[in-house]
Amino acid sequence: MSYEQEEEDHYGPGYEVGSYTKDYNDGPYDGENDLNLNSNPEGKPRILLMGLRRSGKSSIQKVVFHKMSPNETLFLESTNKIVKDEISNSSFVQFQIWDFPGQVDFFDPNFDCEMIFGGCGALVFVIDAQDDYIDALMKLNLTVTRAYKVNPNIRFEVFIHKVDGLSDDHKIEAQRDIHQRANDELMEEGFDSVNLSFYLTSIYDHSSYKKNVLQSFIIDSNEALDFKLVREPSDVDNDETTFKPEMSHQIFGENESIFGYQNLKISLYYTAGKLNTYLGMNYSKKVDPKQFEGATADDVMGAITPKLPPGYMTNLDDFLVTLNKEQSFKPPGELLSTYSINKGTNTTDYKGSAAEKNFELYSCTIEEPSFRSYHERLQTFLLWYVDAASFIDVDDDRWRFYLIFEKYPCDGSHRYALCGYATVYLYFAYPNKTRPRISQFLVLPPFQRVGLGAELLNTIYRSFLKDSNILDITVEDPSEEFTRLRDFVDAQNSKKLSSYSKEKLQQGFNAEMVEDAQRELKINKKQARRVYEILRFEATNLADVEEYRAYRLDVKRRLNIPYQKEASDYKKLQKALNAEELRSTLSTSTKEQRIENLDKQYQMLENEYRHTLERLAATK
Ligand SMILES: Nc1nc2c(ncn2[C@@H]2O[C@H](COP(=O)(O)OP(=O)(O)OP(=O)(O)O)[C@@H](O)[C@H]2O)c(=O)[nH]1
Repeated sequence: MSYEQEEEDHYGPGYEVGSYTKDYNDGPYDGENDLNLNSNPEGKPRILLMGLRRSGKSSIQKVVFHKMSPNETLFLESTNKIVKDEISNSSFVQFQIWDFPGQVDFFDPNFDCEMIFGGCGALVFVIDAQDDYIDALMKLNLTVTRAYKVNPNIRFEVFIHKVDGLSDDHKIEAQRDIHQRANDELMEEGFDSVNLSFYLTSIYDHSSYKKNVLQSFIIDSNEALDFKLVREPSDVDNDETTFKPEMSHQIFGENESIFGYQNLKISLYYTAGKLNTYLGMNYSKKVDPKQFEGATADDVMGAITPKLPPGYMTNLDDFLVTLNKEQSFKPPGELLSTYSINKGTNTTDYKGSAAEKNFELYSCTIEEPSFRSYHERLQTFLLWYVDAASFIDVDDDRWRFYLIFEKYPCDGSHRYALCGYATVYLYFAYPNKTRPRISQFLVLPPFQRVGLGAELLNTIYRSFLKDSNILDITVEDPSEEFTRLRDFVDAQNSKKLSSYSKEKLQQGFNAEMVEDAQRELKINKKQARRVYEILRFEATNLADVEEYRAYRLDVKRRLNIPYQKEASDYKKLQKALNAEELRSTLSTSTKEQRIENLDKQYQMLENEYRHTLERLAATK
């Protein structure tokens, strides 16, 4: 903490520029003299803290007398009534501080000037030096005028506060200016003998202040964002309907942080069915470039709006009006399947973990009337939930879209709320077949963990099963989460195939499995092998040392294939290069390293398989 001070009075007669040391207790209010001189006959000496809102009154008091760290004052609430604080550091130093709310009104009949100024020793008036201080000076003038009339003995101390953010030149200028103007105005009022003492003060020392305050303006962008799928106006004020993004680096950069605001909230709301969109933001404080060498706050709206299709709203009332159109919303395309949870239970709580919920799964192409613009709104979710997501070229007619909606009761009828969606691209498979590839797959957070992902994937599968033109189904860059889901669904389905019976699994992976999985379930060869490993693990008696070892070897043999390739490449290179060239071309691993790596890979896989089998067991 530092109190900066001016040593001399260069600002004309009648004013004393007091010195003010770091330790408040050595300052003007300490020492018997002051206390005796200003003592209040009704009790302890009283010091009043006055000034405009947010000038720093409570912070000064908390830091000086209550050991609050300066950074914590950033979160002080505005004072809205007089707060009286008893200070008793020793039997000598005892007084009261009355912290006044910034908006105190002397003309309010409840403001008892006689009582307040009457028994008061000193009045500290705080002026925020980083602010435009015209209003503060007017208030100072009014305060001094009122107080002096009641109590001509009162001492007036003016704290030109928050000087940490000012350059040295700026500080001197502020002090001179405030001094001069306060003097002139009081002279005009006819007060020529009031002594005002001026101090340059701050609760921060300059360098740590800057660092800490800059820090306080950096916000986690995932935390700042609030999503909602709004069904009714009350959802806006209901925290339970809020969900968060999983990532925001595609909008706010690798660090997923936003600079320049305190208590920033970004609201990205969609109506639950039609996905009409609202974008809003609010914050308690924005960084002032004058204080931070020109550093400006990030342009939050400018980062998000280019990603939103035209038509989004920035006025919440306008957005809520569009809820009226939700009743006419019908999901696009063809209804492929329905799905229910908690059937027969009729509790109706919002989150409704116990309530019956009904879902419908649809499929369509971009030709579906009005789906093009719907998809533009829909795909904005990808930015926050799918890594490296890119918006697709919907003009390519080989895209298929799958959507899940909750069909929920409303006003005696029902409405639809979006829960998730997937896109699938119909690739060619040589010579004349089609190989659909699942590209984007998303179940929104409020609808996760109720089986909708598995339902969506199964619906996609079923939509292709009967088509003999479809070779098998692949997945583009599957995330870990999607891999888990796919393993579960594929293993669950493959269990029903005779080629995956327990006996056959124990005999090893074979062509029949590949053919069956492809023909019956459109599972491709690589995935068929993975499913085999999962199901064989389930069928393996882990207590039987030999059986377990045979399983591990079988998996490790597959894992070793790339190493074998490396070894044969090495042999070829050995023939073509001399020893030196060979060393600089290849860093072949030793046998021990290879075994260690294989073991690690195996352990990771086994863990994944265990998770899949746990889920399978739980859904039996
Ligand atoms: N830069 C800077 N900021 C400060 C300093 N002292 C206080 N502040 C900040 O100023 C803001 C307002 O502080 P408060 O102490 O709540 O102000 P107040 O005058 O009590 O405000 P009201 O209760 O509304 O009358 C807070 O965010 C503080 O962190 C300072 O010396 N330097």
